[in-house]
Amino acid sequence: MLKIDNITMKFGGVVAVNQFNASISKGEIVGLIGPNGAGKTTIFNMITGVYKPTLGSIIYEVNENEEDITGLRPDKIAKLGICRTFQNIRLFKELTVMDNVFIGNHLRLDSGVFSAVLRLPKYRSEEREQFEKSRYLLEKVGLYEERDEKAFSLPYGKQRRLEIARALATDPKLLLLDEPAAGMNPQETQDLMEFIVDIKKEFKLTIFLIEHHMEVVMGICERIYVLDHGILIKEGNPLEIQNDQKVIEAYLGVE
Ligand SMILES: Nc1ncnc2c1ncn2[C@@H]1O[C@H](COP(=O)(O)OP(=O)(O)OP(=O)(O)O)[C@@H](O)[C@H]1O
Repeated sequence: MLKIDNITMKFGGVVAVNQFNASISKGEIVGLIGPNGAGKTTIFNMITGVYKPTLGSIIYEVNENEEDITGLRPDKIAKLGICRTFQNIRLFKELTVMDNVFIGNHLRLDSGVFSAVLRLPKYRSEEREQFEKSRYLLEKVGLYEERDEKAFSLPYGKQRRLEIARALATDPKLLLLDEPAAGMNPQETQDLMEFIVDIKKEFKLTIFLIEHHMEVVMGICERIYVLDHGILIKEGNPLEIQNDQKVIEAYLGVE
């Protein structure tokens, strides 16, 4: 589904990511770990079009078509079905829970701005459908009861779920989660793990996630890439990663 071929990202003299390779198959949950500043978020930023890699390519396979998405604009990449959440929650804090998800839907509306402004029948029927979909997503993430609350008033764990619900509203095929368990307590973390596995099945997603909570990475990822100073030092299943000397020295050992 995603082939990352030798991508490098330089910021002036800093090589944030150096010749990184990865391949993700449809339906997998894959982890990306490494110490602070290893280059993980930079990789997500290259996949989602925030940064154009200095070198290398990113190929995305959708419906058996291969598409070179290297350096495409973020909105184009989102339209192809790649969606993300952020390390620091980025909700529309003053909007209601429902409106936050509803906005995510708009990426998928066919009727343009023109029919939205004039509220033409096509727009209205699409809008109704999207409302139903938002409702379903909120029920799915357990936030329907809170639909009229302002996003900022939700506890942290629920804000993260809402951010994921908003991402799901764009109908992603590949979902990138940047530290979804950050700031969560053990119970919220446990719930999040079940939630991620659950939405992966229900929405037929492929998931690539950055996470510092080792119990999340080891608990739900089938494969893991380990990055250190911008360089891939190991790729393998959770057991292989936990037992690798280089990984222990670079990362796990310093926990
Ligand atoms: N826009 C930028 N301009 C300059 N340097 C940058 C930029 N973005 C990232 N960097 C640098 O690239 C390196 C990798 O940063 P990145 O945020 O990708 O790491 P990370 O693995 O996601 O870290 P963390 O776990 O702390 O979030 C760091 O040295 C960082 O300072």
